[in-house]
Amino acid sequence: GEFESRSHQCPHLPAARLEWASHYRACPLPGTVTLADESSQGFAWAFPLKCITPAATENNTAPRADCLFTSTSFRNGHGISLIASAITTSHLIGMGSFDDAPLPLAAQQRLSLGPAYKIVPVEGKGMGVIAARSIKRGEIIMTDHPAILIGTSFLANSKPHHRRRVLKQAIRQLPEATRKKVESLQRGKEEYEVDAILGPNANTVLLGEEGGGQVHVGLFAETARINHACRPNAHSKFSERRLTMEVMAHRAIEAGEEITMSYIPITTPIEERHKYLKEHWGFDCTCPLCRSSKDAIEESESWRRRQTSLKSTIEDARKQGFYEDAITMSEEWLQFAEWDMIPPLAPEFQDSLVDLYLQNGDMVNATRYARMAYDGWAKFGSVDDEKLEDARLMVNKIDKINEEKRQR
Ligand SMILES: C[S@@+](CC[C@H](N)C(=O)[O-])C[C@H]1O[C@@H](n2cnc3c(N)ncnc32)[C@H](O)[C@@H]1O
Repeated sequence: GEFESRSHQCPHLPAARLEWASHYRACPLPGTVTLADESSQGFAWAFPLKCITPAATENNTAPRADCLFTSTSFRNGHGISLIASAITTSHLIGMGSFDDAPLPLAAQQRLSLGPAYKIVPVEGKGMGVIAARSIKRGEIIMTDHPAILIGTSFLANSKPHHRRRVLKQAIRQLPEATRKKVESLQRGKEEYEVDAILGPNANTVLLGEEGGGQVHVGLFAETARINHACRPNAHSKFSERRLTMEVMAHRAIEAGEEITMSYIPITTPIEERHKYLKEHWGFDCTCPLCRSSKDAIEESESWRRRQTSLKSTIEDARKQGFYEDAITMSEEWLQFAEWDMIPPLAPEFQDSLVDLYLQNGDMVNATRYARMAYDGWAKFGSVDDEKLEDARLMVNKIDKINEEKRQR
């Protein structure tokens, strides 16, 4: 149809360990810019580049060199070590990912309120993050930047001793404050220091090249202090454009409350959650939900099951052109909005409802949901504003259609 289907929007990826990287589809990222490799030479790196060319193998006939790029001035002296191909790196430079844009006004106002969180010991979980003051729903609690970003091709193709040597150097080249933060992170049981640091603390993020993102492992030293909960009060969003991880409250949080995120997609059933947390993270979950009553657990599980099945039936109905059915079910999905895990997910569904109503020629509801989606993105989509911009364009488009109708 005239309007591009929104049903394949990329989901937000919660913090995930490296093992899961292959489970995530690569999502095309907006604003892809391709530049010649030479552009990476125009950027002032703090150390001579160290490049590793993997040996050619059967399924790797045209090996690409991965290099270690360190900038010590990145984000006002936070610094970053990037282990990636020259193509990815020039892509990031071309997109302006390393540029320091002034803080948006809202962020400046937030800063004047004082720090929203503190990192403190939390019973049974090592360190954790607690609210230093009351936090509003939709507020950005934490803004963090990667200390290290590593392409998975480097992790897959380099020999273990090479890999460790380069990773060690990546840490060593960071500015002192950031390096100390990285070195003081909770250690996993891995034999070698770098592996033990990355193990329980790394996240996967997508960094785009033309045609889609590539999974990279990111170490965000502040975000890595946030513990997991099965019913979290916050979620993280990563911006490739700004190389920024933001943690946002999806409900109001009181001073002293622990700030938590889900390490697993929120609809994963409890047995799978526990198995995954145990096998891949090595802990038994002690989050409030897991310690609450059987009834409370069952209630949240039935919600998750319903979510999962609704989502796939909506998708089926849409594919087969049963827009009315897809609409009914999407409306039903939105009834979950009362549940406190939903607000950040709602705008995606509202976008999809706009599309469905348009397909069905129902302008009244298309208009209603387009406005809701815009408000939702304004509130919950703050790292990259493409979604907000798309929603704004959609509202304009719909207003125009409505205007034309009136004139006819
Ligand atoms: C990303 S780190 C979080 C910060 C960590 N607690 C620290 O001291 O730096 C992940 C580790 O925190 C602990 N952890 C996180 N969530 C937990 C939970 N719900 N129950 C028990 N331990 C948890 C586990 O040891 C896990 O490997």
